[in-house]
Amino acid sequence: MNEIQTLAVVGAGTMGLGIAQLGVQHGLPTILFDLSTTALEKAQAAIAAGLGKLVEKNKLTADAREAALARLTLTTELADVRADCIIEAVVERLDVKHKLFQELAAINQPSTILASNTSSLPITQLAAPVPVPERVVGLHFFNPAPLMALVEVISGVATAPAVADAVEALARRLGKTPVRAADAPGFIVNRVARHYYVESLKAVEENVAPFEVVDELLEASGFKMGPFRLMDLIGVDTNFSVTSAMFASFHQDGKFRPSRIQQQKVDAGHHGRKTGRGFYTY
Ligand SMILES: NC(=O)c1ccc[n+]([C@@H]2O[C@H](COP(=O)([O-])OP(=O)(O)OC[C@H]3O[C@@H](n4cnc5c(N)ncnc54)[C@H](O)[C@@H]3O)[C@@H](O)[C@H]2O)c1
Repeated sequence: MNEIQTLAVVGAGTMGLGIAQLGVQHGLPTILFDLSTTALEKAQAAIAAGLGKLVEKNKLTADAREAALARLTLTTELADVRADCIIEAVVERLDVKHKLFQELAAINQPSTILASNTSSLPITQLAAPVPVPERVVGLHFFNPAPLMALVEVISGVATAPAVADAVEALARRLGKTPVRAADAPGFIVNRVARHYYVESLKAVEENVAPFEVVDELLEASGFKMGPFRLMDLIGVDTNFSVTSAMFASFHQDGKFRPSRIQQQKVDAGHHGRKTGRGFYTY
């Protein structure tokens, strides 16, 4: 399989904008698509600021920043989304991702790789209804994407080995450390880390301690971010969707039961930093 020369990212939210920044920063012409023009405007500003920080830290020249920004194309037209590799970072819903991959398959070459940044949805299920399911693969970045080194590469039952190899090579080109993970619910990191959130929410629900205290104690014990501060960074809605998907995948195993407190935050629109309010106010 040929090296990936062009990239498209679908979904310009928390993760999509960071992945698009990585693409342009590392020399790939990158199309960034979202349904919302507001999301695209915010993403463009965030990418410009992210690259600006690298210039301040002498990790990028001002000219390289300009060249990177020139490689970015923003669009709300799905018909524009054609590339060697398309990474989707839209809401964590199987129906939405299925529809999107089917639409993208219809306007791209059969060789176009369709990669998903899903945190929890099985790649095998995601690929099943997509024409040429061999080209569907998991490529799971961590938040914030420009900074976190790890990327999980997940093959579903249908994924062609050459496709997994190609996205692993892409991850390296983007400066990341790819790790192969089996197609099991939550892959590696989210399966282990889920309890950091679920157990902390349970402690708060049972009045063991207020959420701020849980954060303070876990940060004092060595974690970089307490679970509630981290959920606000991730997106309370996204974190809730991932827990719900894992609860379903593990056949309602109580270990993964979503929390009522978190459900209420989602219902109230308190989705964390991106909406200005989550567990904390920003
Ligand atoms: N937030 C995290 O920390 C994190 C980390 C790793 C992986 N993920 C995964 O990345 C994906 C995106 O999560 P996020 O937190 O960036 O979400 P987000 O809510 O911040 O952004 C999603 C974006 O997708 C857009 N969108 C929704 N449906 C769309 C569609 N059909 N076509 C095009 N755009 C659409 C929305 O307008 C929004 O801008 C999810 O699968 C999530 O599980 C999230």
